[in-house]
Amino acid sequence: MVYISNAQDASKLVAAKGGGEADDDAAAVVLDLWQQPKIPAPFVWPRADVALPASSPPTGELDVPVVDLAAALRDAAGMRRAVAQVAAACTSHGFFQVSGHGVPPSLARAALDGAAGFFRLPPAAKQRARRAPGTVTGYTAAHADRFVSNLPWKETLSFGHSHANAASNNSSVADYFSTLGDDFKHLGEVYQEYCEAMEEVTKAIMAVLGESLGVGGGYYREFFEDSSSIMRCNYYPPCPEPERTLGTGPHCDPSALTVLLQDGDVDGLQVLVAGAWRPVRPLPGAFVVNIGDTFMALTNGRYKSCLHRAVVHQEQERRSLAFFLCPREDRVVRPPAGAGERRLYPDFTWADFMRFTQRQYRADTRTLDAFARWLRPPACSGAAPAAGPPTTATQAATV
Ligand SMILES: C=C1C[C@]23C[C@@]1(O)CC[C@H]2[C@]1(C)CCC[C@@](C)(C(=O)O)[C@H]1[C@@H]3C(=O)O
Ligand SMILES: O=C(O)CCC(=O)C(=O)O
Ligand SMILES: [Fe+2]
Repeated sequence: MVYISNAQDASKLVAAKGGGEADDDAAAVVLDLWQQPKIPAPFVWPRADVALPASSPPTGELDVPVVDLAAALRDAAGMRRAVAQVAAACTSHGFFQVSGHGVPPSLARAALDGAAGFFRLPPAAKQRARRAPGTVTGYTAAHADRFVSNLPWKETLSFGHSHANAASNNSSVADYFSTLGDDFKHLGEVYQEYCEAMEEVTKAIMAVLGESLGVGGGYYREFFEDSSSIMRCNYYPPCPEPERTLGTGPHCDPSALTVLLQDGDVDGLQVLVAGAWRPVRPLPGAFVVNIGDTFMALTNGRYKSCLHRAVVHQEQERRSLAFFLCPREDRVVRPPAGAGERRLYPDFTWADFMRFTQRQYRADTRTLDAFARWLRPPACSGAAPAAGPPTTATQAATV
């Protein structure tokens, strides 16, 4: 099991740079290392991860269905078509695109431009948003504060979005950015509005998924109420040797559902289907959606959370915005009765799964299985779920 050992500091990256100011923080070291003509060793990924698409067919772009959410919510015929599309996609590679989502193009553009502006800031300004250890919130460069090898060729900015509820007018995103200083206030307003729009898009998608699974359009609405989803801005700089590294390594998303906005026509997202890495080309104005591990567990494996990655380019920079829908932290992730007698995964809470990915295990190609083993083997006879995860000396300290 891959544990994240703590105190992953800049010293090892400074060594890769061949010396330098020992007190450089990891992000500043990374941004400096990225100026070199050849990529430093910590960024070189195993050949198996960066291998080009398999030579055998089928290769080429993955043909994912485009689901018209407006039509699905408007009439029975639209819902029937959407249900058929998502059922076919989610029982195979887990990816589809959505149109008719109601997100104004100007808002999507503002969110992408906001990310471009943030990542162009000088390192010291970005460091004001530095990730808090053991959490997903904040800015990182190549996750160099967490890992020392297989570093992704990207900078990220992540923050939580508390879903709206009648009790309070939540402004968690705007509040986060206001803690960074007045010059981030406008960015906070853009992302507050963008995350609220994403929340509405996920409600529409969950209504279609609920119908397609035969539990009804409202079944998942309560499950995702009062939750705190995760918004992540990805920036992938041009790379001198793109074939030796990755912007985001092969993984399945641990969360429930991902709504991804890619900037322009710079491709990068690839899905592993039948042994080949298949590019997903974004339809202008559409969002790419994929099932995550938590929703795969909620359906007892019926809908698939599939491996994907992001490649980088020699000349082009790329940005993407990923909205990760998460259940309320204390909700028990358990499939409905009748979702199959043999449980594939134990009961768990998103709080435990999230902590696992942030403090114990680097999310990769086997995260959910590793988490299930960490918790306990699946309860076989419907017995009460096992006690909490073991706390042993081998578990790394939090990062
Ligand atoms: C729960 C999460 C962990 C990661 C962000 C996310 O909200 C959903 C995707 C996960 C991730 C992108 C999967 C690949 C590895 C990772 C370390 C990354 O490259 O960023 C993952 C994220 C993380 O910060 O742990
Ligand atoms: O940037 C992309 O296209 C994919 C990023 C991704 O898969 C993620 O952040 O989980
Ligand atoms: Fe992902």
